Amino acid sequence: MAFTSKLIVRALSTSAAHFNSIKTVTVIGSGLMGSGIAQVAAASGHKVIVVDKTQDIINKAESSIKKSLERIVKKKFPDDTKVGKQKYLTDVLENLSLSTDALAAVKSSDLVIEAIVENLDVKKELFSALDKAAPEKTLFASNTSSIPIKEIATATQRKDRFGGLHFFNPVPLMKLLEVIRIPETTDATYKSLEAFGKALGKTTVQCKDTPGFIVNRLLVPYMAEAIRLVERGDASPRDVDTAMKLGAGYPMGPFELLDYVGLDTTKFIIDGWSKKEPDNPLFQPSQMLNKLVKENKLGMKSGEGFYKYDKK
Ligand SMILES: C[C@H](O)CC(=O)SCCNC(=O)CCNC(=O)[C@H](O)C(C)(C)COP(=O)(O)OP(=O)(O)OC[C@H]1O[C@@H](n2cnc3c(N)ncnc32)[C@H](O)[C@@H]1OP(=O)(O)O
Ligand SMILES: NC(=O)c1ccc[n+]([C@@H]2O[C@H](COP(=O)([O-])OP(=O)(O)OC[C@H]3O[C@@H](n4cnc5c(N)ncnc54)[C@H](O)[C@@H]3O)[C@@H](O)[C@H]2O)c1
Repeated sequence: MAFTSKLIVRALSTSAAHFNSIKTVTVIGSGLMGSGIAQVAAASGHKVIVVDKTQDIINKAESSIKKSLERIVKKKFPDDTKVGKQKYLTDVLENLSLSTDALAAVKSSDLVIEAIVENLDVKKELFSALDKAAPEKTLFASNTSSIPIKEIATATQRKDRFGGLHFFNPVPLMKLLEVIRIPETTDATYKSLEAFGKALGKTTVQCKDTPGFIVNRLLVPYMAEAIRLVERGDASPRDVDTAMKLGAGYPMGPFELLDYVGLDTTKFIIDGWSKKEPDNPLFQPSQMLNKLVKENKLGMKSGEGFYKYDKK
């Protein structure tokens, strides 16, 4: 009897210790979000592999991570000599490696975070392959903005080790992380994902697997309503932005934010929701948004959206 309970206690504490010790992370997708997530995970001492489809894309991600780190060291070491800054940069970059081979990258990972295109079929195809390649212990998380986590998790045999980690753009600066659980997510998995978020320096909030979680459920209809206001000819994007910044104290106006988030990502979100709830007035597709995306005007990342940007 005593022997059995000792075994149980040992098993429980081993699993708790395991679930609280994420040290190696694979981030799949190295765009706006993936590169930011990889950066903050590496900066907080995790060994990170960031994966994308081609070497070219990965190289661009590396250079955007370096640029972001340069901005951070300026603030972190305002009076420091070059030595302190250099050490910080070297330490973070030593924790980061780049790959185009997702299946190899997940082999030694405690946690896989997916940050690829906002498309259910593409995400499921990826997770199905990763599920076969990753060790049993590996936790999976999606950074999806709008797709139900439970639908993505059906591609795997590890729903108990699956959750949502929804970061915000720009990841190095935004302090929030939404941690999402599905009914199958175990407490140990949830706690581990939450502990990982805190280790990254984020404030975590918990939300059920509902459309848009907390922030996007409020933010996306607000941005869509701003587009409708301009579509009706009631005001220009510039004036709406000025109004919301100076009249409501938002750091960016809705059109600046749309361009910052990416118009393709916003369109994927609205389309997905309007397909599920076609009668919901908050989720109506927008002609203006669809036209811009069709013209490949995706916002800051493509050089033009509602506004034009210098391509550096
Ligand atoms: C849709 C998705 O699912 C969910 C989402 O992500 S929704 C989007 C959520 N994000 C937002 O709402 C962002 C709203 N905007 C903001 O909070 C602010 O405009 C901002 C933090 C992005 C930028 O701040 P702002 O003061 O406007 O501009 P800026 O002067 O360029 O930057 C402030 C500082 O941050 C630094 N910074 C900006 N972006 C950075 C980055 N990516 N990496 C590192 N540092 C950065 C700048 O260097 C600057 O540093 P300094 O104070 O030493 O000069
Ligand atoms: N943009 C935002 O503000 C924001 C905020 C929070 C969450 N998200 C979510 O994060 C995810 C990524 O968004 P993003 O803005 O970083 O998009 P992005 O277009 O900037 O980057 C996506 C990256 O994924 C890569 N990719 C696509 N399919 C892949 C695959 N099968 N394997 C490996 N790489 C692949 C692409 O090459 C691209 O580099 C989406 O689910 C989005 O909804 C976006």
